[in-house]
Amino acid sequence: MLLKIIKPDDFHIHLREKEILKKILPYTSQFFGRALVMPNLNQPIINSHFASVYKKEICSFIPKLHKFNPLMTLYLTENCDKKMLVDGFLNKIFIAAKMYISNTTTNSEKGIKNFENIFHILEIMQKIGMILSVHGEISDEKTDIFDREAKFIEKVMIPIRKNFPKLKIVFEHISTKIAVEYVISEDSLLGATITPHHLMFNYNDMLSNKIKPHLYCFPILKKKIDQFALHKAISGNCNRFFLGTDSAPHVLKNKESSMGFAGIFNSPIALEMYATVFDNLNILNKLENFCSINGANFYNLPINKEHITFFKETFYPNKKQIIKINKNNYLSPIFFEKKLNWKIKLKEY
Ligand SMILES: NC(=O)N[C@@H](CC(=O)O)C(=O)O
Ligand SMILES: [Zn+2]
Ligand SMILES: [Zn+2]
Repeated sequence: MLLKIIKPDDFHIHLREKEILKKILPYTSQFFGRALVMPNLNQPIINSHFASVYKKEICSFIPKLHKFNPLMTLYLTENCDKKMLVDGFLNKIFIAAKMYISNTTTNSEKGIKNFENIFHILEIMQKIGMILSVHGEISDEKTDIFDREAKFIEKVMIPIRKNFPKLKIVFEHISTKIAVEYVISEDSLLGATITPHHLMFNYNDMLSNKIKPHLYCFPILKKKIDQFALHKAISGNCNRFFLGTDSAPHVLKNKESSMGFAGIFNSPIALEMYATVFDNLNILNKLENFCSINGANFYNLPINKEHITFFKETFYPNKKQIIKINKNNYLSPIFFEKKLNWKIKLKEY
């Protein structure tokens, strides 16, 4: 049995840089037409110069036969220069700006401390139609890790939407029932990405039996009831939910450590995970919209012309693969005991 869909886009990915970028990029560029590249490098992409240099670096590593277009984002800081932002957007160097509240996730230290300090930036983004993408969590001492997303909605999202009702926002990697319900209740200017791992797992998968560092990410995996709410989101009629893998590799010595880093490297099997979840929910007819149409429409981009094909085959991605980066560093894509039902038919060159 075959399943053919329009070539998907990944609207949330961490491609990293240098040797890691070179190694992991083909896993994305062979399956996806475009990807929205997150700007949280060790030296974040805080201006258009950094964004063009980074884009060039990415493009230099795209395998010749892959037709792939990286879409860049700008990392918002409280010192962001308005003219640079407008020029960079109008010259299509980046298509969105990413807001991290400081100290919420990997390389967010240089993010926003007080979002009211960037109201003048949000004002201009609203005016020029530039999308704001947000890591939707606040992490403060009083807030439980499971409530970071809800706290963000209350303390940041609602005030921003109230002050800038015409600003288009993407609520990235939503993980809770509260966020699903919030997005559905809002208007056409609020979209959200959903990762394959938040659809497939909950915190029991990460914590019960043996601890699984490869399932550790931000936002942290939540309860079953939150996972089911995400299933409801992709099963329903709201066309503002779309694909964002949040594939975020960390080298093994940082991942499998007494102080392990958050981030799941899922791009080698992300589409197969999504297809399996949609199949298990009996909603394969909605897979193409989620993977290839809703996001492009939200970002006002043309729909990809090419297609990809899946074939029905059961497999268990339970073997840990080791990808060598250099003599001291290795990466492993996500692996687990659950079965996947669909495999991608790779193009033969
Ligand atoms: N998702 C993660 O757990 N980590 C991401 C950052 C992010 O998307 O928050 C990373 O860059 O490592
Ligand atoms: Zn994030
Ligand atoms: Zn991310």
